[in-house]
Amino acid sequence: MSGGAASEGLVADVTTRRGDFALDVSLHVAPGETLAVLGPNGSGKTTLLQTIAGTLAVDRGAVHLAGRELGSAEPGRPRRHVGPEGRRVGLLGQQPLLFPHLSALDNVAFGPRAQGVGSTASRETARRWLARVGLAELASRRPLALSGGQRQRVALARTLAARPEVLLLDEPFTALDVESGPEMRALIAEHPWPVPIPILLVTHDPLDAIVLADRAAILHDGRIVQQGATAEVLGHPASPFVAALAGVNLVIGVIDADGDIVSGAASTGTASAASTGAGPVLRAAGAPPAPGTRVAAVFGPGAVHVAPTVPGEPAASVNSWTGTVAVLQPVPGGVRIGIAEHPRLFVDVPSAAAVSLDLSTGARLGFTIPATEVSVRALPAAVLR
Ligand SMILES: Nc1ncnc2c1ncn2[C@@H]1O[C@H](COP(=O)(O)OP(=O)(O)OP(=O)(O)O)[C@@H](O)[C@H]1O
Repeated sequence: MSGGAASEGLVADVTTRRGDFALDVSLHVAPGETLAVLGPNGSGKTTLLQTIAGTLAVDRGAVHLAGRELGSAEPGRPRRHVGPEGRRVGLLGQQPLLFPHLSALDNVAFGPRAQGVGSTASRETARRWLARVGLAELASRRPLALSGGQRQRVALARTLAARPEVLLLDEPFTALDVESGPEMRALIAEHPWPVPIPILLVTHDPLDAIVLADRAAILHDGRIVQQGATAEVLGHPASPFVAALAGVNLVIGVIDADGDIVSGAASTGTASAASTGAGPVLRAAGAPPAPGTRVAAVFGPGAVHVAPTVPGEPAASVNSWTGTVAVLQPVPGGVRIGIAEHPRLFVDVPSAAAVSLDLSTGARLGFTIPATEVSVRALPAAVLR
C-alpha cells in the first residue's frame, strides 16, 4: 500500500504466520483515534501487536505508520522490515517493567536518552511527562517505593517521552488494583499527549472498549470478525461469538404479529437461530420492526431482575421467564447464573441479592428484563452463520 490512507496514522494490512497460526487482518487507526481489539485467548492479539511493534516480520502485506513503511512482504518487491527500535512505536503492557535501580525520573528519561538526547534535556522532558501523569512530586522515588498504579503511570510517561507515533496498550489495567485501575483509565481517557496519535487498545474488557475506544475490532482465529463504532459492535453484536465476548446476552429471533421477538422459531429456517437456542419472548421499548423481520436483541446480564417463582404464575410471558439454575459462577461483585432452559443466556445478581435468594443449582427462579433494557436491530439475512 502506498500514499492515501497510509500517510495518516497506523495502517496494517497484513498476514503474519506463527507455526500453524495465521493472523490476517486489515485495520486503520487515525491520529487521535482509539481502536479497541477484543478477542479470546489465542485469537492473535499479541501477534498483531508484535507485527506492529516489529518483533515479528510480516509474511504478506504491509504496516505503515505516519506514512512510513515499517514492514512489508509484497510480490515483486524486496521484503522490508524496520526493527522495533526504528519504529517510533510505544508499547505499554500489563507490567510496568521499570528499571528497579533508577528513580522514576531516570526511568522516564531513559527513552529520550536512548534516542540520543542529552542528559539534561532528557531529564527536563522526563520532568514534564511525570507532571503530565500526576507524579511530579515522586520523581526521585525508585519503583519499589511506588504503588502499582504509580509505577504504571511512570511506565506510561516513559513510553510517551520517547515521542511514539502510535501507542499500543496491551491490557494495561489488568494488573492494577481497584483504586489505581480507574485512575489509569481516567489518565488514558484524558489523552495526556500533546500531539494526537493513533491508539490501539488490546483488552478483554468490553467496558474498557466502550469507555476508551472510538471503534472496536473483534479478533477470532486471527481474523477480524466484526469491526465498527464500539457501541455498534458491542451493542449489536453480529454473532453469538461476539455477543459472548462482549458480555451481553444475544437473542436471535423474528418479529411476530404482535411486535414481539420470538427466538428459535422454525420460521427463521436457519441453523443460526437453532444454535442460539430458543430464548425468551422479548419486547424492546419503542416501535418494533415489521412482523417477519429477523432481529438481534441484546441485553446485559446485570439488567435482568431475578425473583423466587410464585406458585400459579405463568411460566413465561413477554420479557419474563422461569428457569432452573444450572450453573453458579462468581463474578466481580456478585454471582452469574446459568439457566438450564436457556444455556446461552446469563444473568448476574449482586452478592446481597444472591444471599437473599438463597441461590443453589436446581432452584427455580423467575427472570424479568425491562423492555427499556432490550436493544434490538434488524439483521441482514447473511449475518449469522
Ligand atoms: N512462538 C510461537 N510459535 C508458534 N505459535 C505461536 C507462538 N506464539 C503464539 N503462537 C500461537 O499463535 C496463536 C495466537 O497467539 P497470540 O499470543 O497472538 O494470541 P492472544 O490473542 O494474544 O492470546 P492471549 O489473550 O492468551 O494473550 C495461538 O494459537 C498461539 O498458540
